[in-house]
Amino acid sequence: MSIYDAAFVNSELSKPTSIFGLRLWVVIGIFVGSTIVLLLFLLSLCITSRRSHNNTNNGKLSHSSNNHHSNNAVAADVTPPISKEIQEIIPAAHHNHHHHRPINAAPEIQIDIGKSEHRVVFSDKAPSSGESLRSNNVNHYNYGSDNNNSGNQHNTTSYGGPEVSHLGWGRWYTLRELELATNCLADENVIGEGGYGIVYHGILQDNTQIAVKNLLNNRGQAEKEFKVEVEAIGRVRHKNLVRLLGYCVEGAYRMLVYDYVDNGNLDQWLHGDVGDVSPLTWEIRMNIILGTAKGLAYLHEGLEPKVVHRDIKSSNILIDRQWNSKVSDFGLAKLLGSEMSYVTTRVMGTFGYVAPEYACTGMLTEKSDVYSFGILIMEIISGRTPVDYSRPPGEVNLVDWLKTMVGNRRSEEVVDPKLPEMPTSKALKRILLVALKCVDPDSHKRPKMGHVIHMLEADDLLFRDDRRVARESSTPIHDHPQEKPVITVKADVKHLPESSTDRSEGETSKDQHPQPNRRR
Ligand SMILES: Nc1ncnc2c1ncn2[C@@H]1O[C@H](COP(=O)(O)OP(=O)(O)OP(=O)(O)O)[C@@H](O)[C@H]1O
Repeated sequence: MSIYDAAFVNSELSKPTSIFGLRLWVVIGIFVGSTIVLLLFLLSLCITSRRSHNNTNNGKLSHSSNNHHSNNAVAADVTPPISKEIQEIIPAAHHNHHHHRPINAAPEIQIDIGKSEHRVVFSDKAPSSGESLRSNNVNHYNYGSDNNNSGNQHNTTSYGGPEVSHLGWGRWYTLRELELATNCLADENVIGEGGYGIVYHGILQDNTQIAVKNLLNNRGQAEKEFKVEVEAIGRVRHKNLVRLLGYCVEGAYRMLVYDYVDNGNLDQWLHGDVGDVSPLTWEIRMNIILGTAKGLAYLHEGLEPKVVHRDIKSSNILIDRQWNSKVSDFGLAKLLGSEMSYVTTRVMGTFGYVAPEYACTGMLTEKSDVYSFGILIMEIISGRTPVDYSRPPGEVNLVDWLKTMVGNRRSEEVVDPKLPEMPTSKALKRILLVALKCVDPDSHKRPKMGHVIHMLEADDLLFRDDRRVARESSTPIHDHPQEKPVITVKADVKHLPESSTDRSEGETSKDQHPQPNRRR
C-alpha cells in the first residue's frame, strides 16, 4: 500500500457517520469489541453447562460405584435392565441415608424372586477403602467385569463377603461362578441333555462337584419349569433325591445347580454298553428300586403339599458309587395340595412310563408316579425298555409282555439275561407282584409308595428267612412276613433337617451297602 492509499484510508475512517456522528473507526471498534464480548459470553455459558452436566454424571458414577464397587466408569454407569420377576429393592432407610453413606459402605439389597420365601438378601461387608475388586485375576468375589444385563444382581455379590447362601435353602450362584466351574459351559463338560436344557459337570472353587442344568429359555416352558423346580425341591432333602444346591438367574440365563451324582444314570447302566454281564447284580437292582421308592414316598407322603414327580424313568434315576439311587429331574414336578388331584390339559412325561388315566384324561395324582415306578421295576428286572419296536410284536410293550409271561408261569424268562446271578424264584415273584400292583389300570388299586416300601422291605426279610431256610432246610416260609412299620413325615419341609427325613423312613446301613450275590 502506498503512502497515498494510507492517507486515503485514514481520511475515510475519520469521516463522521450517521450513528451519533461517531467516526467510522470508532463504530468498527465498538462492533468488533461487542462481538468478542458476545463470543466470550457464549463460550463461558457453554463451559458452565458442560461442567454441570459432568457433575451430574459424576454423581451417578459415584452412586453406581458405591453400589457396584467398580472402578470402571463405563461398566458402573450402565444400569442393566432387571428381568421382570426380579426387582431390586433398596430399603427406605438406606435410601434416606444414601448420600451420607461413606463410599465403601455396602447397601443392603434384597432381590425378590417369585414368592416371598425365595427372597434373596445380600448384606455383605464392603471391601476396605481403596480396595479394588476389578483386578485382572478372576476371583471368587470379582464379578464387576461382567457387562451383561444382570450386573445389578451379581455385582451385589462383589462386596467382599463370600458368596454364601442368600436363600433359605441353598445358594444363589452368579453366572460368572458357574462359567468358571464349567469352563464357560464347555462342550467337554456336557454330561447330558434333557427336554429342558443341557446338563454340565462343574467344579466350584471350593472343589465341590456340581451338575449345572442350563435351562433353554427359548422353549416356552423353561422359565415356568425353572420356578416349579425351584419351588418344589429347593428345600427338599433326602438321600434318595438329587439335591438342588441353588440356582442362577442372570439375564436370560436360568440355571439349576445340583449335587453331582458320580456314577451315571440307570438308563445307561441298564441299556448302555456294559458287556455281556451287567455290573448290576440282583442286590444292587433291589437297592436301586428300594431307594427310588423311598425318594418317591418322601415326595408323596413326607411333604406338604405333596409333590408328584411326573417323569419317573430310568434316565432320571442317578446312581452314586455305592449304587444308591437318587431321583432327579423335578422339572415336571407339580406341587399338589394334600389329598388333591390335579387335572392338566398338557400331559407331560415320557412315552412308555405315563399312566393310562393321566395320558387319557390328564388326571394327575401321585398314583401316576406309582404307575411309572411299576414300569421302572419291570425295566430294572428285565433290562428291557418300556417300549421296544425292535422286538417281536407280542414283546414291544413291556407291561403287556410281562403280564403275559407271568400269567403263563414263565416269570423266570423275564429276567435280564445280563444279570450275573439269578434271584430266588420267590424274590422274583415278589418283586414282579409289586410291579404288577403298581401298574394296575385302576389307579385307586395301586399301592401308595409307603406301602410299596413295606412290600419291598418285607421281601428283604423273606430273603433272610429264605437263606435261613436253605441252611436249616426246616421251617416253611410264611407268606405274611412281619412288616416293618414305616414312619412317614407330614410336616413343612423347611423344618425337616436331612437326617430327620432319612431317619423317618427307617433307613438302615444295609440299604447303602449292597450285599454279595446270592445263588439261585
Ligand atoms: N445331578 C446330576 N449329576 C450327574 N449327572 C446328572 C445330574 N443331573 C443330570 N445328570 C445327567 O444329565 C442327563 C440329562 O438330565 P436331564 O434331567 O436334563 O434330562 P433327562 O432326564 O435325560 O431327560 P428329560 O429332561 O427329557 O426328562 C441325565 O440323564 C444324567 O445323566
